[in-house]
Amino acid sequence: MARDKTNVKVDIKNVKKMYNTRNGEVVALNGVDLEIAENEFICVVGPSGCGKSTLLNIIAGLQHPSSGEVTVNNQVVKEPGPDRGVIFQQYALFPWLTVKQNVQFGLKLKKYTKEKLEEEALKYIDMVGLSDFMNAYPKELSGGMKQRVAIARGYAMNPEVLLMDEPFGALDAQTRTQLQSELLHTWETEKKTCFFITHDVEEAVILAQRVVVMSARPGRIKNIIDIDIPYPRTQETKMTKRFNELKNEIWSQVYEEYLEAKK
Ligand SMILES: Nc1ncnc2c1ncn2[C@@H]1O[C@H](COP(=O)(O)OP(=O)(O)OP(=O)(O)O)[C@@H](O)[C@H]1O
Repeated sequence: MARDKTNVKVDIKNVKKMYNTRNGEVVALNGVDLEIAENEFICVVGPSGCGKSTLLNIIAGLQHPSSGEVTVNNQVVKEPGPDRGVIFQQYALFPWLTVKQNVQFGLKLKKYTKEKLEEEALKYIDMVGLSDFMNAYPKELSGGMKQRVAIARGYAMNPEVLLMDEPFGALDAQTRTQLQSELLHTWETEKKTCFFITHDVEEAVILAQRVVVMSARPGRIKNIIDIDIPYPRTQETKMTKRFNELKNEIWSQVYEEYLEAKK
């Protein structure tokens, strides 16, 4: 599909990544090209070890490509920055801070007034339905609630790009479904450029505008599938014919790569 070059937010250009290990060189990414438009929701699927996290870490500036480059707003990524927020599978909350303090933590860099700091934190805590738990500590929360705090913190920092590495991977199926709906609703009401890694094809199809299927290691992009299902999407969307066609198509492509990875 021809894409409008003027609104490219993240441009991944021929990115290769090699790791030197005790057992020799591992080629994790072998030439990845991808343009992500402003406010686009991209999901990435592919067999274990195909380089999904490596790619996310390179966009985040946590790792450097061996060759090629990533630009965000036409600036080459060299290190982490406030324009990119990362949400990992493990919640990464500060255990000694309350929900509100955790959400406010990143905001402190923004030099807001005390009132604005309070207002922004409350807005995003409310968005994820945790207003009643504002003063609770992480140990008092369930896994789903902790991940909601991480999402609230990610959104509150208002990065231009939200990078999510299997954020719902550690949650039970019901909580996972609930958080998918919440994230969908959040993105539908307050758009952001999202790069979301998942093992769950159904999750990819319900969330994304485009799903990137990666090939078995050394990781390359095998295919990019447009998800031509209009928003707003709900859990009922999963019952539709088109949803299931897309899910099956993507699943069979991922399965092909899974078999390849097993060889
Ligand atoms: N720091 C590292 N040092 C050496 N090899 C690494 C390192 N990080 C990743 N790798 C290797 O690079 C390849 C890609 O890893 P990566 O974690 O990016 O894959 P992934 O697709 O995210 O996997 P999963 O779905 O299992 O999380 C794997 O073979 C992995 O063993």
